[in-house]
Amino acid sequence: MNNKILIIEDNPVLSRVLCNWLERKGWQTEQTTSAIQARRMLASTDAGVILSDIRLPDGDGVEILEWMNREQIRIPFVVMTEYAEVGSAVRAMKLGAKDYLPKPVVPEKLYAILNGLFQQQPQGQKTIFHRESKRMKEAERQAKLVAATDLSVLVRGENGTGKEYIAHLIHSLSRRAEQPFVPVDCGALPKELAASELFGHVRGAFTGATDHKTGLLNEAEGGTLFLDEIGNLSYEVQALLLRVLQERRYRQVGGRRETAADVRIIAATNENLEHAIQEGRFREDLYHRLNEFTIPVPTLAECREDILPLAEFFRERDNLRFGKETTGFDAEACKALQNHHWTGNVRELKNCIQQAVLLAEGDTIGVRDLNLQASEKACSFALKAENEERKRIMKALEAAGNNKALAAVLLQISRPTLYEKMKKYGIETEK
Ligand SMILES: Nc1ncnc2c1ncn2[C@@H]1O[C@H](COP(=O)(O)OP(=O)(O)OP(=O)(O)O)[C@@H](O)[C@H]1O
Repeated sequence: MNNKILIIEDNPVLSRVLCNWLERKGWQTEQTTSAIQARRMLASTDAGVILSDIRLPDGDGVEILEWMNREQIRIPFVVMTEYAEVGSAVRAMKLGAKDYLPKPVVPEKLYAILNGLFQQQPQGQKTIFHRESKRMKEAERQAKLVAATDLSVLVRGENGTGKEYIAHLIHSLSRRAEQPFVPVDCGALPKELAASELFGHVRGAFTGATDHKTGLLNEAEGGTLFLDEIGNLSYEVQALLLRVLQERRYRQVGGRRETAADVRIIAATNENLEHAIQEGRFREDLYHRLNEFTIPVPTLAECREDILPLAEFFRERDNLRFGKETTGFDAEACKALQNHHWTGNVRELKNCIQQAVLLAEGDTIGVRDLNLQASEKACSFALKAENEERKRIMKALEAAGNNKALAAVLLQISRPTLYEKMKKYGIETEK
């Protein structure tokens, strides 16, 4: 969560004083004096807390809170009240305000409330920078629209583009926001254990199942299950998942009793699932169930205007993490950042800045600190190796007359490994 506070206060002197106090303590601030402008800002703000006056020239704080509830904007809200407005403060608390701050505002009380709120934020919630590029804003707009429904969503995009962020955004703006968001990397689930991880198992269901285990679906009850890299689930587990989507019920591995599931499913993939369907690796019926709504997430290269602001954001964050005091990037570094390919997208940029901040000796980060050539070289080595591997597989398949079992023997790899590699390189054969 961002350490920014949005102040809604029509008294410009008090507003300025609050900003000064907060900024001195390391918080960022933004401010407005009107209710209408506040709503406009709230539609896209990345503030972590709202601090609002009750009486405003064109409305009041309680109405803003009511509007936020309707729009499902869930940012902790604190009202500032005069003694005479205590009734409004009570109304605000009933509407979900986190606290109230009596006026005149005492800084210690203000800090105590804010510190408490910032500590209360769910662990693991990552600090996110609000991106301004047209393509990313469009993805966010779609996420906000679909959040109001209970449709299953398929988030598509390359590695590290921000698919999990979009999934989390949908959850946090949905009616399920107060319930768990459970992310699962399907690629990391061991094939034999995937069903039991997802659905749980009863004692004795298989060798090694010495105890009863509840699954991730149960953990996500009432909330959202985020299935990342969904294309990696086996055909059998796909069938079980389909049943959850169709019937809203499932059975634990080895169990007889059915359990009802009230869980929204959001899936993500960086592979072409249509190809996977053609190759018989992905169920078409499941695909259509998951794909009630699709959100394409753009690559970082398609959002060049986001690169420098994101880099600045990561630099400042890493300054705090590592106790460094870098002040910016020099002109050459900015140019290099903008011209780089960023095949690993936001994740690659984040890692690049992290290393640069750690390595930088001066105030400004130079092109040498960024070490982009090394990552480009690593990329081109990796690409070369992949190209060669792809060629070897094509040759083996040709020699084996497209018989995959035989091709796997020729390549001295297992059949599942061959399937995985064919998937990775988009190699198709006639069945
Ligand atoms: N707007 C943002 N602000 C700050 N960090 C971001 C932002 N978007 C993405 N990141 C960071 O970039 C990394 C990749 O993002 P994320 O995990 O959402 O991408 P992904 O597409 O789900 O990745 P993968 O394909 O590997 O599953 C994460 O560490 C995330 O915290």
